[in-house]
Amino acid sequence: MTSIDVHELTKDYGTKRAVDHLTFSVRPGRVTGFLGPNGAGKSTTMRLVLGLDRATGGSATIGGRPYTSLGNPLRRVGALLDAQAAHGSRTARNHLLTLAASNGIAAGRVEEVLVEAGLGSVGGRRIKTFSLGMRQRLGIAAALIGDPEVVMLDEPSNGLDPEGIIWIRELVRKLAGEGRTVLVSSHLMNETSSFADHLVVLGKGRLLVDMPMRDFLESRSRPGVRLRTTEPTRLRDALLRKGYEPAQGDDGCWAVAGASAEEIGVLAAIEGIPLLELMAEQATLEEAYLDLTSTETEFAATKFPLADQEA
Ligand SMILES: Nc1ncnc2c1ncn2[C@@H]1O[C@H](COP(=O)(O)OP(=O)(O)OP(=O)(O)O)[C@@H](O)[C@H]1O
Repeated sequence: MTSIDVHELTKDYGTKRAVDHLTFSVRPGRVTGFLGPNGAGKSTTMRLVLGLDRATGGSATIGGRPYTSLGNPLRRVGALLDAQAAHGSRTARNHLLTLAASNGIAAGRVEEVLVEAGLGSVGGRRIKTFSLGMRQRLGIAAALIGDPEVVMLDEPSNGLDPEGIIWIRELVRKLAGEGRTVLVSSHLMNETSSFADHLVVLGKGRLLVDMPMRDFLESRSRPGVRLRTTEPTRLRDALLRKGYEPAQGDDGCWAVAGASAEEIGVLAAIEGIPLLELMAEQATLEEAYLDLTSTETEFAATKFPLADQEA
């Protein structure tokens, strides 16, 4: 199957280095989430992979070959980069028919992808009448028209309603399940954690993370558990005797830092204390990501001093 391979990829815009000696691979059969703060270089990397921009150094290949040397590229690689790019005075159907005709794709495929993208009933409407979310769906239909092995989507959830966001999640999971190579950039952490198996994270053009999602979350989580019990006083005393420092939250749950669920479960059983809930704490993708990128953000809001501190 087909991988995307980026090797020592570098791109300068004048004196600005947008992508800096980047090396990673996107493998088939899984969804790779592509994350990074604004300006980190995600879109530039995708453009370089698609041959839309010339690299200053290094290489980007698809199945071992540069995109520009692929025959029938739309049948190999489907990409959504800028959903606004479609011509507004065309109908959605005509837009897709033109793409199909110029890439040797059967016209019948147009209706299939219109339906798959949820645009079956609006194929005859002009694109300029489409909402942002409908344009996103059309961009995704265009990406899928050639039934490609490799799918690259830049911020596909942009402008989509909750139903559309669920659709994207199920779509990218399905594409990966079929063995395709799927790279999806997003700023929505909950979203990314719901569909990505693997993460590539950039900061200021450099590679920060290239690892399975689960490993990334574990590497950024501090061990601890949350629990509820019918006998908080007895459990608290038992935990204090073992050297833990349980803390009660507003919701009636107790947090025990530094403990595993196994340790606390066994301790409660030995003491004969009923547990109503026991959960290992794990960082969310958002927490883990913000922790990682706190020093890698080019554009962050500065905190203004409070009025009384200024005086
Ligand atoms: N055509 C261009 N000319 C000059 N600078 C550019 C150009 N395209 C991108 N850049 C710069 O390169 C850097 C990387 O931009 P890029 O759009 O790839 O980041 P990104 O990670 O996709 O950001 P975002 O999440 O905001 O979309 C930024 O500093 C950007 O200003």
